[in-house]
Amino acid sequence: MSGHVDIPAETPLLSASKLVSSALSKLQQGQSTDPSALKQLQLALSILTSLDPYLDTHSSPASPALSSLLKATLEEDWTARHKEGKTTFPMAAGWSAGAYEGNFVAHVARSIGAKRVLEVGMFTGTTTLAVVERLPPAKEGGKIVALELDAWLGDFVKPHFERAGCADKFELVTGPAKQSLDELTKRGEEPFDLVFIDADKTGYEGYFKQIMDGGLLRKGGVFLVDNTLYKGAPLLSKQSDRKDLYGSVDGIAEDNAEALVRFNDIVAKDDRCEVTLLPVRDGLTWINRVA
Ligand SMILES: C[S@@+](CC[C@H](N)C(=O)[O-])C[C@H]1O[C@@H](n2cnc3c(N)ncnc32)[C@H](O)[C@@H]1O
Repeated sequence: MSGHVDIPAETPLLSASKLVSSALSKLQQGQSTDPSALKQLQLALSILTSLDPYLDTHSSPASPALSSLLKATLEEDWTARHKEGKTTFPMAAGWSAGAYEGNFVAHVARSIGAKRVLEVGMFTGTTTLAVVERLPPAKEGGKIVALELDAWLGDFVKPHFERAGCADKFELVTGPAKQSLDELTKRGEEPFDLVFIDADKTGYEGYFKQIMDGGLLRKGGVFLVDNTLYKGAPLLSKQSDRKDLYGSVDGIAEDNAEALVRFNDIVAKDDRCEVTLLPVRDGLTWINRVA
């Protein structure tokens, strides 16, 4: 028997939602002065806001090289770089997946014994560095290829990879990822063991198809795809509710959100894949290519 069997998950988010739901029903019954409702909402808020910092502090810390790259990412003047034309988009340090997720992708790479990794959308290379530090030496086949639109980001990351002693395991291919993936296929690049997709969200569907059809991920290999719970939008099944979300929370791009709603539906139904959507940060989908 196959399909989805829902076993209720006991998670921090479930606790928070129970608290909010109980408090809300009291408030809706006109008991707005009930102090327990306020306390429940405060507890819910604490749980919701503590989750990500707690995950960070109870997971392995970043290596010295990764800490220094994260610091440089945080301290960079992204507004100035965009004005100078060095970056296509107005970027921010928050575009980095950060130490926790970078380390998670690296754990996966190590656990599956990956030697060859492809990253689509590098930014300041924090995940790239976390992964490359754990790959086998270049002479044993360890290699990460990162695709990135902006060549300037290559200059930004280079000294960090050199200092970490990993420059020989790293190749950057600049330009639009669609073209770069075509180039990799044309030059007969050996299939990768792990592919991390984290570039423009409206491109995900195309990148997934190109990688699968172009044979860039080996059979048995793993995709990790970032932002698949994009700010919570895919959790709202009605488009009218999602529109309310876009209107009420800053920083949610409707085209990105809708692209991820579609992407999640497509991969969940792809019978060449085994798919687990993990609530890691903004959602991380783990896809095993089985055919
Ligand atoms: C969210 S950031 C990547 C973060 C990075 N993977 C990490 O783990 O920290 C997305 C990156 O994708 C790049 N990007 C956007 N559109 C792209 C495209 N069409 N082709 C290649 N890269 C693109 C952006 O320039 C940006 O650096």
